[in-house]
Amino acid sequence: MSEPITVVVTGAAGQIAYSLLYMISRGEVFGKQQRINLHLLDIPPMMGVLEGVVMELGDCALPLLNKVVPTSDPAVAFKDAAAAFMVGAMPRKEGMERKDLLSANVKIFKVQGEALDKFARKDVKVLVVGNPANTNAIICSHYAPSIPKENFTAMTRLDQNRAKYQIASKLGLPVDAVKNVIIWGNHSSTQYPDAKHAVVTVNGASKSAWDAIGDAAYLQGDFISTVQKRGAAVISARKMSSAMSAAKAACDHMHDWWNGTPAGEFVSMGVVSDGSYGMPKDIVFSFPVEIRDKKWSIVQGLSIDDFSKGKLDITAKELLEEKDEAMAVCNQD
Ligand SMILES: NC(=O)C1=CN([C@@H]2O[C@H](COP(=O)(O)OP(=O)(O)OC[C@H]3O[C@@H](n4cnc5c(N)ncnc54)[C@H](O)[C@@H]3O)[C@@H](O)[C@H]2O)C=CC1
Ligand SMILES: O=C(O)CCC(=O)C(=O)O
Repeated sequence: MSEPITVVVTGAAGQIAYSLLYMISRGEVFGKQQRINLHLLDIPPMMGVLEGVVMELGDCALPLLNKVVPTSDPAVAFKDAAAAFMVGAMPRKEGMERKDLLSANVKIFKVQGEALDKFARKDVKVLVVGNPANTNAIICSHYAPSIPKENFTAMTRLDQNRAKYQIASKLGLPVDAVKNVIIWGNHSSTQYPDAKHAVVTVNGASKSAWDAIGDAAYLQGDFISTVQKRGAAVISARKMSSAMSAAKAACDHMHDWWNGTPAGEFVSMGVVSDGSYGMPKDIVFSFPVEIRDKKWSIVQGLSIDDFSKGKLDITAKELLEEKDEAMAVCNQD
C-alpha cells in the first residue's frame, strides 16, 4: 500500500458526489493499492447532510479510506490536495442553458481557485465538473496562478461516453468496441461530438466507425444533436440532472489522467487551449488528448474538414463570450 494521498471532492453533500465518493474510495480512480484521505467540502447549511454521507462512507468499511474530513472551510479542504474533483455548484433546471448558471457559479470557482493556490500541492490535478464547466475551469486557473495551467481541466468525458454509447448502440456493439470518438469545445449544446476519427472493432477487426455506420446524414445530424442535448433529456425525464453517469465520467477522466491512455487511444478533456486546430488560446476547450506520466498532450494532425471547422468555430465563439462574462462577474467584487 502507498502513502495516502489527499483527494478533495467539493459539493460533497450533493447527488453526483453520492456516487462519486464510493467509486473513488473503492480504488477505481487511483488504484487498489492507493490509500486516500478524503476531504469533503460543502457549504455550512449542508454540514448535517454531509455528516450522514460520512457515516455511510464509514459503514461501507472501505479498506483504502484512511481518513475522511468533512468541512465547509476551503482552507481545510484543499490542504495538501493531490487531486480535486470540483463538483460543488448549482445544477440547471428544465429550460435553462448551462451558461445561465454562470453568474451564480463562477464566483465559487474564483474563491476555490484562490484556496487551491494557497493550500494545495503545486502538482494538484483539478477536474472541474460544476457547470458551466469549461468557463469555471479557466476562472479557477486564473485565480490559482502558482499552479500550472495544465493542471486545470474540465469534464467533457460524459459527452464522450454518451457519444460512444450512441455509436455502439447504432452498430449493436459493446461500448468497449468503440474508440477515439471526440468531443470538441464546450460542455454545452454547442459542443461538437465528432465520429470522423472514431474506430470500432467488429469481429476482431478494426475499422472506421464512419464507414461501419455508413450514414453521413445521421453522423452529421441526429448523432450530434442527441449527444448535445442528452443532459437536457435526462433533466426532462428525471427532473434532476445526470448524476450516476456524471460520477462515472469524472472517475474515467481522473483515472486516465492519473494512469495514462493506452497506445493509439485518445480521450477528450477540456484543457487550456494552446491554439491547436486554430482555436483561440486561453479558453478551456475540449480537445482529444493522449496522456503519459500524468501529463496530457493534445493529439495533433487530425484532419478537419469544412463541416468540422464550422462546428469548432461556433463552440469556440461561445467559450470566448462566456469567459468575458465570467471575468466581468469576478471583477465586480
Ligand atoms: N460537466 C459535466 O458533464 C456535468 C456537470 N454537472 C454539474 O455538476 C454540478 C453539481 O451537480 P449535482 O451534484 O447534481 O448538484 P447538487 O445540487 O446535487 O449538489 C451540488 C452540491 O454543491 C454544493 N455547493 C454549492 N456551493 C458550494 C460551494 N461554494 N462550495 C462547496 N459546495 C458547494 C451544494 O450545497 C450541493 O451539496 C452542477 O453544476 C451540474 O450542472 C452535472 C453533470 C455533468
Ligand atoms: O445538463 C446539465 O446542465 C446538467 C448536467 C450536465 O451537465 C449533463 O448532464 O451533461
